[in-house]
Amino acid sequence: MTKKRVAIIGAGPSGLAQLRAFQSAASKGEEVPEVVCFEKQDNWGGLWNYTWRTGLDENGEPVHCSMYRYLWSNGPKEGLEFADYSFEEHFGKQIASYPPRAVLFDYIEGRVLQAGVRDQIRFNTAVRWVSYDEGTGLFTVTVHDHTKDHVYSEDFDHVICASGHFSTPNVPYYEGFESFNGRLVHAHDFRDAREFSGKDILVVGSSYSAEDIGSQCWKYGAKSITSCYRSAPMGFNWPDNWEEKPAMEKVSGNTVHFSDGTSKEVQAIILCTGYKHFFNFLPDDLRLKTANRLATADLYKGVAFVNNPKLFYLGMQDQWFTFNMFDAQAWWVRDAIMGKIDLSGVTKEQMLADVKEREEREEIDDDVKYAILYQADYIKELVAETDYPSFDIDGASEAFFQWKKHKAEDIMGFRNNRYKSVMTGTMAPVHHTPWKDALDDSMAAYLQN
Ligand SMILES: Cc1cc2nc3c(=O)[nH]c(=O)nc-3n(C[C@H](O)[C@H](O)[C@H](O)COP(=O)(O)OP(=O)(O)OC[C@H]3O[C@@H](n4cnc5c(N)ncnc54)[C@H](O)[C@@H]3O)c2cc1C
Repeated sequence: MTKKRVAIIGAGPSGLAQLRAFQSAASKGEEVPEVVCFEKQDNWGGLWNYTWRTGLDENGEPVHCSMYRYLWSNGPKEGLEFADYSFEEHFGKQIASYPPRAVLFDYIEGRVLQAGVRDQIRFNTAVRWVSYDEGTGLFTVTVHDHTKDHVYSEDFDHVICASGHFSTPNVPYYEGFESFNGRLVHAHDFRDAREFSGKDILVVGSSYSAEDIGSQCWKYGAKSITSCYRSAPMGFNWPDNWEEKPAMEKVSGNTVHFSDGTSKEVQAIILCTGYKHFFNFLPDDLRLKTANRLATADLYKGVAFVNNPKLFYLGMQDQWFTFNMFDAQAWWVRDAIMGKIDLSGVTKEQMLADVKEREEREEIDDDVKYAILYQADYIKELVAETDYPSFDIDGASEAFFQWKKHKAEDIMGFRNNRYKSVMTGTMAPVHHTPWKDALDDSMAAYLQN
């Protein structure tokens, strides 16, 4: 019998979790399918594969990266740690709780280097189209290999879409944008806070991007920060030269007008207005259409596409937990593909009922603590059905609760706090660069802790 073939789209943390999941089964002597991962960038790591580029990449593909030069982990590392590869194992010691971007990239890479899965990835290869043939029961995946400048197609039994959903910016229009005389940029294209030093800037939005990009511009010497919100202020105890305003109504010249009748002159507007789930390589009948929420539409167990459960999506939920949630999903998808989890008897109605139940549960509460508990339960549910090492998910949730509390106490300095790893039981060391965390993000400086 010929081996099943599985295509993974994307070698970010989700796609890499999937490669690791199959490799883990293979290392136990199990017969695994042939796995091919297509990655449009020239390296792995997804959003964590930082680039200075904005707009189009060297191949003319839209730049995937939405991260910026001095990005530090937003949540505590104790909430995202892999259950099969701790920070301590990777770095040889426990490290501080909020690492800079390069440190997290190193950690993600460490596990897959050890697993030896790199040769299953075809880099510089963008997936152009996926179609499904009812007759053969196979997907045809068409890709553009930029290294050889060659377009080709291959057939697969399963497709796992791990292409991320924080890369295609949602860019609203406001009256007067076309004649604004300053810098107008979406968070996706924000790279270096030093550009905004000495300037009055407006941050549009009240999400994590608004919080973090505003904080970073402030730390790098912006003259003032104004942030504006549609539904509710972020409500932190901001520094004196940071003001929260209600919704922006329009812009005239350099003056921004808000819905409370006030206005402010600014030299830069940064749109922290979110991202879209965007899959331009999928036809309507295979394409996930969902908002950024805890319970995605149309995904049984949060991963199997109800209209064609041979197609899976990873990491499509709003993210509190990240790397360990992607692992839980990847191990589950692996077992569904290998038949250890039997989907053959699950009807479409049952799958839709599962989705509905998750959606209803999500609607009970939209509080952050509720979201963390909800996602923790989801991870527990998936982990219980596979051989992914079980871990103290309640302990990991506790790190997030502490994070929330520490942010409320001191939004500009919350990264000075530390937590205990539930994987190793070790307490993180004290962070050595009090609140000025954005000022030295080198891995060497960080590891001196
Ligand atoms: C600004 C920002 C800050 C964040 N900070 C944190 C944080 O501090 N901690 C945390 O845990 N998470 C953070 N995240 C969340 C982040 O989404 C996850 O950490 C993680 O990167 C998601 O992994 P992923 O593999 O699902 O998607 P991605 O990381 O987006 O990777 C998707 C991969 O798919 C590839 N791809 C896309 N389309 C194609 C195609 N057509 N063909 C081939 N390949 C394709 C991309 O090139 C990319 O490599 C942050 C996100 C953003 C945007």
